[in-house]
Amino acid sequence: MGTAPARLSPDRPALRVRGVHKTYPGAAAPALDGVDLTLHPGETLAVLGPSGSGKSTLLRAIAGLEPLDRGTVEFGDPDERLAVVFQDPGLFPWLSVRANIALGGRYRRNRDRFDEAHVDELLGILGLAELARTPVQELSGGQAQRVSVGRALAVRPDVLLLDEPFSALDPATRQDLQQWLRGLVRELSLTVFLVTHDVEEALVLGDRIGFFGGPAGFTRQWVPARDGATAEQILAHYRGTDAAGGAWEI
Ligand SMILES: Nc1ncnc2c1ncn2[C@@H]1O[C@H](COP(=O)(O)OP(=O)(O)OP(=O)(O)O)[C@@H](O)[C@H]1O
Repeated sequence: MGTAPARLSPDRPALRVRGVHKTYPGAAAPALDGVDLTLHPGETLAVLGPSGSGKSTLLRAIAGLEPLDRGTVEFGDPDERLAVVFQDPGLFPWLSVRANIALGGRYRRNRDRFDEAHVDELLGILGLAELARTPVQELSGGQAQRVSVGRALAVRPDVLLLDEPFSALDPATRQDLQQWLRGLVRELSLTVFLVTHDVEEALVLGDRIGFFGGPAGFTRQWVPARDGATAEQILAHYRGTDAAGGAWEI
């Protein structure tokens, strides 16, 4: 379909993070202390890990929202576009669904990728066509989060960064949106970095699952399609009872 960018070379990583260090002003210890990561075009990396281990800091570092002390974040293509979705949809309540999605394309450097027909196409993909004129303050949490994803997609991103996008939703809505996102990511060939606290969500969405153990980075990786992975194995890693831990190149 027309919205799929799929412009990234499959031979080059979509994203490469090397030796990233970040200490917040006044903090006694670094939040990130030499983190490495490679993300390939079209894959979804689901990032799990304990609260406070630095997952959101890493996501913001990748998004360019966090100044780094050292290290590099490189993209596979100079034109590569990023879009970010946070837990809070952060919509303009008085604007309609359509206007909120259209904002994503209008006020960025990526005007060249934006057009009105694309917004209409997205409304269809997102299952929001019937709500296009509804002010977003009248939406449910799940509908609002779909609009937030739509606003991100309006810039035709190559890489989508998702920070606990569904954690504020009820379990049934969350499960529906996970399935919906899974289809969407495949349809649009998106490369995805997903931070989540939900092990099932990581298993549903992740081509790879990385466990972010703390400032030094990842301590374990699972590739469910290749090796299989269960919630129990992952929980064992949370509990520190998994023998396979250690510094893990991912
Ligand atoms: N803006 C900030 N200023 C100072 N310290 C911060 C800031 N944001 C995060 N931190 C600290 O950096 C560390 C990593 O936080 P971060 O939010 O990245 O972790 P996280 O793994 O995403 O946590 P959670 O799963 O609870 O969202 C924590 O010790 C946190 O207190």
